[in-house]
Amino acid sequence: MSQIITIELRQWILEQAAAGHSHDSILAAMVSAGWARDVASHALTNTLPAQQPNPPAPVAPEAVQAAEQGGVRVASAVKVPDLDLSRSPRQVDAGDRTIDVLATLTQPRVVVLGGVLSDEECDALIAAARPRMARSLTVQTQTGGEELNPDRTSNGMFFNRGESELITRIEARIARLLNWPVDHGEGIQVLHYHPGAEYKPHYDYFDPAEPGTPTILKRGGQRLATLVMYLSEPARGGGTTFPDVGLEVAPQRGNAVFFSYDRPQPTTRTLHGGAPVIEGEKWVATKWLRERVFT
Ligand SMILES: O=C(O)CCC(=O)C(=O)O
Ligand SMILES: [Fe+2]
Repeated sequence: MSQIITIELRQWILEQAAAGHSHDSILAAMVSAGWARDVASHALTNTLPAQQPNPPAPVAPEAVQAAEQGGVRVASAVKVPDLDLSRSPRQVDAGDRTIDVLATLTQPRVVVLGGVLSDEECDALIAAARPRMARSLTVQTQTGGEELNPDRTSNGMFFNRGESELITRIEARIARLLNWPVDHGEGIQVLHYHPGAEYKPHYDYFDPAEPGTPTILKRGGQRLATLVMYLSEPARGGGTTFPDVGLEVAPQRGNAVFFSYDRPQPTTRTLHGGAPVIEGEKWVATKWLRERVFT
């Protein structure tokens, strides 16, 4: 890999520091991502002001500004998948289907959508997923592999992109709806929650400070947005919660919640979870959109 200290690298370092990560943990993440220790150390000391000894202090906004004035220009936010809601439409055209805009929030960017999938499509997705369900794995951020996660007690599976006519049709619809190419998306994931099952609040982006993240990012870059589509309706519980803004989206069959995050940071306020199902069964299909072509 190139060992040149780019503006992008400096920006990444500033973001890590602003998120409260210590010099040592940023250095460790860079070294495990393949940076020579002396180059990484040089990049850190040239980008960040000297760190206070314990406890590691997050970098103050003035420090970030000082670093910017020192020649590091922080690039503007990246382009993310989004719906075109500039003229406040009640409905949006997703090619083969017209989808209702039910609610929008700007910070974080959240859009609740109605009629993304027909009842027949919901049933067909569940029927195709059911025989392939296994206890959900979460990407293991230490190594880039996968592991059982006690925070996630649902069962799940992934479809391959374009693996059937149904999947191809839904993926094309999502691409049109969110203005994001099909090949920049992961395969659709299906999750099944029994009563008592939940998915504790989490972020969908990959934490840049975790040592396994550079490996994960080689396959398509960061996640930038999520579309959670509800395939069934539990009678009680099972909403999608956004604790930072006190929002809960009801899991209504055929509807979906979309949210995006232009940087892999908690400041996006995209912390979210699947609340415990109290009565009935919850099935969802999740589509994650990536920065680049996902292979
Ligand atoms: O089940 C839900 O409501 C949320 C699912 C989710 O957060 C995910 O699949 O990443
Ligand atoms: Fe999630």
